[in-house]
Amino acid sequence: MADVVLETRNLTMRFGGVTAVDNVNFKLRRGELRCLIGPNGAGKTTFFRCLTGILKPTAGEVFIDDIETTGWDPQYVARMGIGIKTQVPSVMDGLSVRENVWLSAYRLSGAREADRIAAEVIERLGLGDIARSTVGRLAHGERQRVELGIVVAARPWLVLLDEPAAGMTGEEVERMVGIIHEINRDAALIIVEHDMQFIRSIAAQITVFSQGAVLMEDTVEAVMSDSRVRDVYLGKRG
Ligand SMILES: Nc1ncnc2c1ncn2[C@@H]1O[C@H](COP(=O)(O)OP(=O)(O)OP(=O)(O)O)[C@@H](O)[C@H]1O
Repeated sequence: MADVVLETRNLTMRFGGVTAVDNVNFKLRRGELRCLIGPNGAGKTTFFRCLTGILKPTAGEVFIDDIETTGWDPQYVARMGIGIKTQVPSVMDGLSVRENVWLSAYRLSGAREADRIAAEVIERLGLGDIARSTVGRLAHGERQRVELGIVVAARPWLVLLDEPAAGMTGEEVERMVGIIHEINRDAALIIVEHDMQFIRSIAAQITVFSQGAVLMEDTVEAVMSDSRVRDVYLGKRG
């Protein structure tokens, strides 16, 4: 596998007169954990959607593991071994937590392996207490954890998450941080996130978006103390 596992070259996405993503050159290395942050409308979700194939970029290219995937449908991107969690729930509410995780493992690995993988994922992600619960009856934070269980059960080497901590309580966010680090043992991650408590706790490398472009890339400490970043969040730019 290549050292750079995901790259964009001059990636651009326009909606009519709005340039949501503006000529972005981005690289993610093997095993990396990267958060994408930026104020509302900075282009994070549009960028994420171009990576996953949900949107076809207006210009530029996406490479995953050195293969050009620009414009591929999301199911073909996923089949490269990429776990994708969007803001749209993908859980089946009428099934139990275990059944949801099992089905994800089954699709890729077959029935015999699915039992073992589901048990392992439930253990790793701390879902044991709720394994038999019907997903539709769970609290929001628990459902988010189940969504990650579904992603992990497909054994991805690269995971793309759009706002995994959205709407969570402080305790749920802390739990999610542990899960992210657990996933990062086997996979590189890109996480679009707003929650600063979550971002600080993860202590990942950060890419800051502003007006569709990359404003800076650095550690969480450097980003949080940078005056340009403070300015875009306070609306002086971006
Ligand atoms: N489908 C669309 N059609 C038209 N304009 C869009 C569409 N999606 C996004 N935009 C515009 O593109 C720009 C970037 O939006 P985007 O949602 O990517 O930003 P964001 O950084 O993810 O913001 P937020 O943090 O609020 O989710 C905004 O001006 C937005 O209005």
